[in-house]
Amino acid sequence: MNSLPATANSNTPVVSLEKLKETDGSFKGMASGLLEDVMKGNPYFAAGGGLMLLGTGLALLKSGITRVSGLAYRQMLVDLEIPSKDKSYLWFLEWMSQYKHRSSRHLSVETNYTQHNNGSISTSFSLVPGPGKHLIKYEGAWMLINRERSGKLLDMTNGTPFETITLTTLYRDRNKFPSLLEEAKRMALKTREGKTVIYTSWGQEWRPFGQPRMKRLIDSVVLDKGIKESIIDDVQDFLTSGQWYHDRGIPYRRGYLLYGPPGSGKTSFIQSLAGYLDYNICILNLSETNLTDDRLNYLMNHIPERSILLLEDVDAAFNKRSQTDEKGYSSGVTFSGLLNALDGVASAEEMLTFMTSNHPERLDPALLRPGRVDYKVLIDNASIYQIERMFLRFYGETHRELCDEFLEQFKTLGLPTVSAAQLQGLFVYNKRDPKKAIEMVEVLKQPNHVF
Ligand SMILES: Nc1ncnc2c1ncn2[C@@H]1O[C@H](COP(=O)(O)OP(=O)(O)OP(=O)(O)O)[C@@H](O)[C@H]1O
Repeated sequence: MNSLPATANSNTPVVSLEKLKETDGSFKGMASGLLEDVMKGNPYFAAGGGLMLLGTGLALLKSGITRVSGLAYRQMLVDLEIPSKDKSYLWFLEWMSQYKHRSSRHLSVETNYTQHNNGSISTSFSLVPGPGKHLIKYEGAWMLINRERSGKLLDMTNGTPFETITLTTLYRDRNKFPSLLEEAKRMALKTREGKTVIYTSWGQEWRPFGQPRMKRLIDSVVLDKGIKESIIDDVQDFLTSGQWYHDRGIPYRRGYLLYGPPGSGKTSFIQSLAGYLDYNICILNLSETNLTDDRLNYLMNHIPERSILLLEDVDAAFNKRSQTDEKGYSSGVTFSGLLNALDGVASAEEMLTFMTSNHPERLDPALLRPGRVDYKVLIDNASIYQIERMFLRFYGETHRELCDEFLEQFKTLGLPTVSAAQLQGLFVYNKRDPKKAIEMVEVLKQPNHVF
């Protein structure tokens, strides 16, 4: 009997030539003959072959399970992705932090300052779901929440990592998603009810600056006779004339310029007007170093709904520029960039822009043309009418006699004009003692007096 070379060791399967000859000569025949021989003739090889078959079987089973579970996942489960750029993202996190039926092992803290109705501020900590997986039961449906942070991808506009929240639930419960998002939105808006949200630009988007603030009462700002009323009338007329603008093809926007000395109440009035109209305020600082024309244009075209755009000290942003022109100025917005942004707002909604300035004479006439500034008004130092109204607001209508005395003193001292902010300083310092305020009236001679 021929045997294979002796190089084969005891573990090497030995196959007889006779066996090979018995086959039909084809490769398939030879291979099956070989296999038969191996299985019968060599116990080690037989065991190895068995394991190999078992491994292959298991691998097939595993891929089968993966495919079936993938199919089942697609058929039975449904995902909802909320990217961090979407408005619902913060609403959802806020909602989750309050939601009781949840199981979270990864939490992140969010510290908030809340202003109460009496004006006091308290700190509260919300434990929002951190990155990772969380399980909740919402209206009888189980949902897996996965908050993922992309370690590598950064949102270039604000330097924060991109995040997504994925909600997974059974296909049959998919209709729970809209009601959950609606609930989250309602909850977020409720915390803002009766408050004014101040938005500032954050990269390329608007973000609430701190917690919503208590509305400033319109009566708390005392302007000269009739000024407040005429601005309010104009704004209200504008807000109810959408169709009129639309029919005539005129962009539905209106620009206001409040100018005058510092501390006369320009910003305070705009804040109180926002509260009165139940609007929010978007403050844009044109001197901000990394604000470019493109970003300005984008921001102005993406103002949150029901918001007033406030551009403060418009003269300062561009005057600084001409002084340092050759050396390169710090702000990235050009004057023509501002004009283009003001003209180019293509919002279907109304656009209310308020600008303030201490030096209107420095403003380029191009900015003041109708369409950019439609309503200009001087908010000056306090008139006698304002001094009287402020005194009575601070000390009450019952102190009319003391009010007359205060005005008398003010006139006989030949005081220069004073800002409402200075008057407020004097009255706050003597908040419970109007007589003391009369005694101290002389301090108003010094505009920068520190109480
Ligand atoms: N007309 C006013 N009525 C009531 N309070 C006022 C008035 N003007 C100023 N104040 C008070 O003075 C402070 C400063 O006012 P505000 O910032 O509104 O002035 P401003 O005209 O915008 O000043 P600036 O031009 O320097 O920005 C606020 O605390 C505000 O309450």
